[in-house]
Amino acid sequence: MTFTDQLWQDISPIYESILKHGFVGELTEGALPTAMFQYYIQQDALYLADFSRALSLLAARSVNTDDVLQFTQFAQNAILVERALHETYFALYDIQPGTAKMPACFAYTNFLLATTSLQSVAVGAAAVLPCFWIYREVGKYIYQRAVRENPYHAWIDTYAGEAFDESVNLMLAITDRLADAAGAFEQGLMRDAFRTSSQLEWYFWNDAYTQNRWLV
Ligand SMILES: Cc1ncc(CO)c(N)n1
Ligand SMILES: Cc1ncsc1CCO
Repeated sequence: MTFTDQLWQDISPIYESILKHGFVGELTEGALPTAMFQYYIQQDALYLADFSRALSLLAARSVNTDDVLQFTQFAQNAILVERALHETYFALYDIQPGTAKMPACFAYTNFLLATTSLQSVAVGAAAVLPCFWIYREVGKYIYQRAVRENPYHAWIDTYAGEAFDESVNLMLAITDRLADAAGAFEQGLMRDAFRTSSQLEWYFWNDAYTQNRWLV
């Protein structure tokens, strides 16, 4: 069993909760209320900007120049995906720029930036891995079940597509290589970081579904 197989096994209950979440189910059916997708895509624009910064931090801190190149490319892709997807939906749903981060987005982006700044590159890589891997699995899950004429097909196609699949495979290979070079203690930190980001993925969808706002 590879290290990343172990990571996935660790988060199996979290992943099942994500698949069962109303946001994912209604997105699949094309029945997700516009306001929920609007909230999601607006927060996701803020998320992807910081996610890209987290990947750039990993690039800057990597010893291996192949990894510098790869993290730089991921960082660039995150912005390009954000622009492509969000321009479509921003126009369609009249989304306003300049919105504040809501709790899950705030928690997730701060966790990613703190971890990629202050922990080892291996632990930082484990923290960003769920963003790749969970989205690929959820994307494929939705794609297989999605209704035709789904208003969210551009989103679904991005994450269920071949280009994204290839990025995820590259990120998995980097993570396994970094884990092989890490000791038991650092591997434990990698597992914790992977689990925390996976939990935050659930919260990110849940915030959109409940239209969560700061209470004070
Ligand atoms: C919250 C979140 N996680 C992961 C991805 C995949 O890039 C995304 N767009 N948004
Ligand atoms: C993980 C991820 N999400 C959107 S772009 C990106 C990097 C893929 O190259």
